[in-house]
Amino acid sequence: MAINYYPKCPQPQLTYGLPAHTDPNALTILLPDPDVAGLQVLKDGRWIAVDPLANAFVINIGDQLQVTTLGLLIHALPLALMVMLLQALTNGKYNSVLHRAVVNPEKERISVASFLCPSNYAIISPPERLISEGSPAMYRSYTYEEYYKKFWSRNLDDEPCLEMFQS
Ligand SMILES: O=C(O)CCC(=O)C(=O)O
Ligand SMILES: [Fe+2]
Repeated sequence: MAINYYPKCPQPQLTYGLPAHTDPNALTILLPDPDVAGLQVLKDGRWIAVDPLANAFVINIGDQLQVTTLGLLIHALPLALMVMLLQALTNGKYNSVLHRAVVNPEKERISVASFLCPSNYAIISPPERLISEGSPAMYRSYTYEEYYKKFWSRNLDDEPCLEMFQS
């Protein structure tokens, strides 16, 4: 879990609270600040503001769901959520979302992010059922530990880390 605190910034055009990135984990459950907007997602080449909605979470697909199924992920998930997502075979069919946080000249902002992660030793690979001649595996197999180390060995806004795991 991360608690993100973004102080107010007199010149918000000069910086980001968090630069553009995808989350390295499987799924992120984000509790946005109810009073101050700041999250933006990239859609069709344009940054779109995600305005906070009262009593609502924002759910982000992370890099691991772009590759595989949650069936391979060991961490405890509520059963209903797990069953729902077991069907989310992906091999690139779902994309992890590129997002960033901007700062505000008048108001500070807080967000709380819960990261659902595979265990370090979980082997992540595209599900065989989705691999065929016409649809080859887009990613090689790796452990989450390998991925996570690689992710944090680079700058957050470098090219997507998943590109380094393409097969
Ligand atoms: O503060 C936000 O809205 C985004 C936080 C975020 O992207 C993260 O913690 O990975
Ligand atoms: Fe994020």
